[in-house]
Amino acid sequence: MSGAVQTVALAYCSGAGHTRRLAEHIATGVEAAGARAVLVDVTAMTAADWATLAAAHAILFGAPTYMGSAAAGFKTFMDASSDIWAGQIWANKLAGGFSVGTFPSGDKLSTLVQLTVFAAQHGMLWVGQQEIGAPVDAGKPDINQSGTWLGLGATSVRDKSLMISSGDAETARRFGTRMAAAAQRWG
Ligand SMILES: Cc1cc2nc3c(=O)[nH]c(=O)nc-3n(C[C@H](O)[C@H](O)[C@H](O)COP(=O)(O)O)c2cc1C
Repeated sequence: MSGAVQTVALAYCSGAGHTRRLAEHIATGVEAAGARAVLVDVTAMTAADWATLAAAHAILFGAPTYMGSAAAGFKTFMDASSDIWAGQIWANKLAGGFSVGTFPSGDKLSTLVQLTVFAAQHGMLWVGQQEIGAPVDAGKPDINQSGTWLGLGATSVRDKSLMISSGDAETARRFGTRMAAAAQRWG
């Protein structure tokens, strides 16, 4: 295990703010574990942002699910990363993913599969989530309500001051902590 502080980048896009809010909850969990979280809006990439991703120990990819797949802004970022793919610049970094939809399923899994394949093309090592919540674990009634393990799934709430439910927010913090711990272990 490395003693250095690990950096976990959260590369996301967000149309109405829900995915950004989810990323902020994940970042809280990352920092609670003693790692550094950096949010990168992939719809406004600068040279500094690409450098941030290249320097990160782990990258979490986040996109809202639009029409059963990652929103177009995220797909543009995916396509723009082809030079990085060619040089395998992100190879052997840890990766994970998160998505928000209006519906508890909402075909978010399709987006997470897309993000997983994207990470695989980059030679990255995927870390899923491990929370068993409702309805199996009565002690975790609001955790992992989407029943998603490939990555983090959240369901948007209409209260714009909240955007993400308290259960999904806590699931996100746990996911961030898990990713930070994995990055520290992987070194
Ligand atoms: C064009 C469009 C397509 C959408 N398609 C889906 C979908 O397939 N499944 C779903 O559950 N929600 C869908 N939604 C809802 C969004 O996923 C949801 O509002 C989410 O919170 C948006 O995240 P954002 O605020 O980060 O953009 C769609 C929204 C838009 C605008």
